[in-house]
Amino acid sequence: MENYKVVRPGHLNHYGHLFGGFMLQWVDEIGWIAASRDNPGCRFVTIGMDRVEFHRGVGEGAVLRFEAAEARRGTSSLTYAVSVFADDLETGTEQAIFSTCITFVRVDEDGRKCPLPVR
Ligand SMILES: CCCCCCCCCCCCCCCC(=O)SCCNC(=O)CCNC(=O)[C@H](O)C(C)(C)COP(=O)(O)OP(=O)(O)OC[C@H]1O[C@@H](n2cnc3c(N)ncnc32)[C@H](O)[C@@H]1OP(=O)(O)O
Repeated sequence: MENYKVVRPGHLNHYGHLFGGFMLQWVDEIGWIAASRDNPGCRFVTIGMDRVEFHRGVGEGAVLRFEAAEARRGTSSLTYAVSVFADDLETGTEQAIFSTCITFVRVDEDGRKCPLPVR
């Protein structure tokens, strides 16, 4: 699944770069949407995110493209690989800026883990 965000002034830290907390929120949301769309009727909660490293700052006005794809399917959990790219609208090129894997667990209405549907 693909999704886009524009980095707005309210997303910046006091150095003028994208605050990493927003990146993590977007990765969580987009991974969750991908998992929920791929598994209709399932209720997912986030259990963990893999290594988080910020190697490139992102400035105001950047257009971010998010790619989320299932990477692993367990008994009650599934993991999505999420990659983020910054588009340069002037040149039409993009640069990889962030990636991680995020795991969700299917839960029932009482919040207890339950098995994923068989595919
Ligand atoms: C929510 C709906 C909102 C709807 C409205 C719209 C909102 C639109 C915006 C959406 C935005 C995004 C939404 C995100 C969803 C939250 O943000 S949810 C909030 C944060 N998460 C939580 O509160 C979950 C709290 N955790 C728990 O309740 C319990 O840990 C759970 C999830 C029920 C799991 O129970 P448990 O007994 O701890 O289970 P356990 O056997 O240890 O592990 C279960 C599975 O997880 C795996 N696992 C355990 N630890 C890890 C780990 N560190 N890493 C990877 N896998 C792990 C295990 O291997 C196992 O996998 P399987 O072998 O079954 O496949």
